[in-house]
Amino acid sequence: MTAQKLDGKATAAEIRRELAARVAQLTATDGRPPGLGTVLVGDDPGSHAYVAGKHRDCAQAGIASIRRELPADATQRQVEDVIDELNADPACTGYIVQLPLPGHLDANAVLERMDPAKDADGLHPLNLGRLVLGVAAPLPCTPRGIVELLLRHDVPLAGARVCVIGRGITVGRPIGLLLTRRSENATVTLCHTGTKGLAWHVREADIVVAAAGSPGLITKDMLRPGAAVLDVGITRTEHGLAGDVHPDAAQAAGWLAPMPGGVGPMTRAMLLANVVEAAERNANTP
Ligand SMILES: Nc1nc2c(c(=O)[nH]1)N[C@@H](CN(C=O)c1ccc(C(=O)N[C@@H](CCC(=O)O)C(=O)O)cc1)CN2
Repeated sequence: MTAQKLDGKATAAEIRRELAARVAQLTATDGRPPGLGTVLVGDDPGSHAYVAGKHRDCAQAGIASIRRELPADATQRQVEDVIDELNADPACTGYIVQLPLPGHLDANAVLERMDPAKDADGLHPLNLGRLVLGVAAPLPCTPRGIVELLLRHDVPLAGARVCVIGRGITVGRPIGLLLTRRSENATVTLCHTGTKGLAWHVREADIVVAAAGSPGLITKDMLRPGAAVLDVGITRTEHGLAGDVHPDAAQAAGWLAPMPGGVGPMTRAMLLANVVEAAERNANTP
């Protein structure tokens, strides 16, 4: 079996085109385009690359970019001052704080200080709480991108057994909440470093979301033949980028979202979608 590709790059390009039409409409009505802000602290090369990619996407979709960068030794006060500034900036429709923040900073306090209405990442505690309650809210970008990628490729979700590996706040924890909504109706098992018998859990699954940050963790012998496999892990090694899914997994999988070119571009596209939706909400609020 050779897996069908879940092509995140092509799907994200299609979504950006759809969003660009809505941005043009908003820009005509509001007299200015929606704006995405990014807050980047420190010099992690990966974070710089992701933020640069987000602004490239904005340019393609007609969304204005607002960039704020702080040095690695920035204080909590300095970061929170930038948050206050973006909360007050009418040109900033939504913004994100690129994670992870340097270890001396309190990321939860930073996220909590954001205006939840401008939370383009869906990571503010109020918005995560709304997700738990099933109330409309901006959704975390990677989980939203994964669901969108599966739906646009007709991967069956209702009743599917999903094994998620990794319990981080950007992917592992929120994706269970999305996939178990009545509209998706999947059954989710969340595995992590403390899980006993990981291979057994993976083998049970129709869909595997690998977000552990452990290169080559998921191998073909662990998979149920025909499973959909989404590689979310990105590790920078001396030989380049490595995903969590071993290259041999394509022989057993029915669908594969590879890294690169699978979930990553969808994460970026969903960020734009969250900004456009926030701008549309604002336009409809007197
Ligand atoms: N505030 C946030 N921080 C982080 C998030 C997030 O959703 N919000 N997720 C990740 C990083 N991330 C977005 O910020 C992200 C990661 C990877 C990609 C991507 O396009 N990856 C490429 C491969 C990587 C490369 O070429 O360098 C791909 O998969 O094709 C986009 C966004 C952690 N932080």
